[in-house]
Amino acid sequence: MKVTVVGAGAVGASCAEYIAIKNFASEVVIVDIKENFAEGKAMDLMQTASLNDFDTKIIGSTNDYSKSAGSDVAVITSGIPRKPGMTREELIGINAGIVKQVSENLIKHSPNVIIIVVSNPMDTMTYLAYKATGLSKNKIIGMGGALDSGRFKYRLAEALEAPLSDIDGMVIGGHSDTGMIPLTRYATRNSVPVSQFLSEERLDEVAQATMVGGATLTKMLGTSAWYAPGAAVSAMVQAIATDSKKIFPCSAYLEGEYGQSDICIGVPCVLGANGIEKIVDIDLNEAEATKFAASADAVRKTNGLLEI
Ligand SMILES: NC(=O)c1ccc[n+]([C@@H]2O[C@H](COP(=O)([O-])OP(=O)(O)OC[C@H]3O[C@@H](n4cnc5c(N)ncnc54)[C@H](O)[C@@H]3O)[C@@H](O)[C@H]2O)c1
Ligand SMILES: O=C(O)C[C@H](O)C(=O)O
Repeated sequence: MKVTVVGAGAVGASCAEYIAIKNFASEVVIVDIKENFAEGKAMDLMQTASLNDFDTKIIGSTNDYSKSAGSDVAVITSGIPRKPGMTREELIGINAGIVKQVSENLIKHSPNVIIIVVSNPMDTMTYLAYKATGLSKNKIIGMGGALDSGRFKYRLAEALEAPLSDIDGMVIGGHSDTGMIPLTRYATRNSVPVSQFLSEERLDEVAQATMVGGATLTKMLGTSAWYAPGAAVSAMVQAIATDSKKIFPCSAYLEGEYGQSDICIGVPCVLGANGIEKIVDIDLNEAEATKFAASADAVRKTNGLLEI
């Protein structure tokens, strides 16, 4: 399995590191536009191989996509992150041009690649990559829900004073401060609904903290987060590499599912060797369905700013 990670910044490097440490890929190519930056990150990471016990070969490239040729999976993390006080949607002006150009470069050298989009505003960038590449819809996957679900589980464990490994929960909808939908009704502690342990008010607080999880960290760090984003992407790449058929909430191109069409937005997906192997249709109650429709309206509004 050959993986290309475009963007050698905070998220790209973290993602490349986790992929290497998990040792499931033979090669990781990191591409960045900044002269020698990806080469430097690759060399630094390779010098951890004997310490962290992996055999993955990591190479860097300054904007030379021929090095990425024949990639099975590519991750797009190139673009600017938000600063405290900004929304992800405000990044569209700069990131749309970058994501379009990067997607086109990737498929020139890897026509069968599966692309995972990370750059923000992620649902809109995923839609843009889908339109720009003409790849089949199972091969364009946006990463947001896996990260948001990690944050949801962290907040649930905190509220329950329980070990994180006891918690299950999922976030669907758009990857935005107001659009994500933590599915508290489906969240469990060791298969018991969390509503048996937490009041509705406390669950609302958990959902709110989850939704602003990215903004909270951006305020603390001065730029957006990278460890959990890198871990979320690497888990998705691993599911594809190992054909695991695990369910991840991913931004997927919808054609009628969840009442939506011609949009990429977070829904539960089975990931395997073909990318998105199935969009899983779960029952939403009226309140959840209303939130999903509003979230889709907001993503569609941002998509409207694209020039495609
Ligand atoms: N979807 C998510 O859950 C999620 C999570 C975290 C970050 N993000 C997004 O990921 C993006 C990257 O975040 P970061 O913290 O790694 O930023 P960063 O600034 O640390 O890294 C971005 C890198 O992209 C490179 N780059 C810019 N234009 C390029 C081009 N045309 N080709 C190749 N490389 C190019 C830059 O040189 C830089 O090294 C941001 O848009 C951020 O909002 C999304
Ligand atoms: O919050 C951000 O801008 C980055 C990312 O989308 C995140 O959720 O960490």
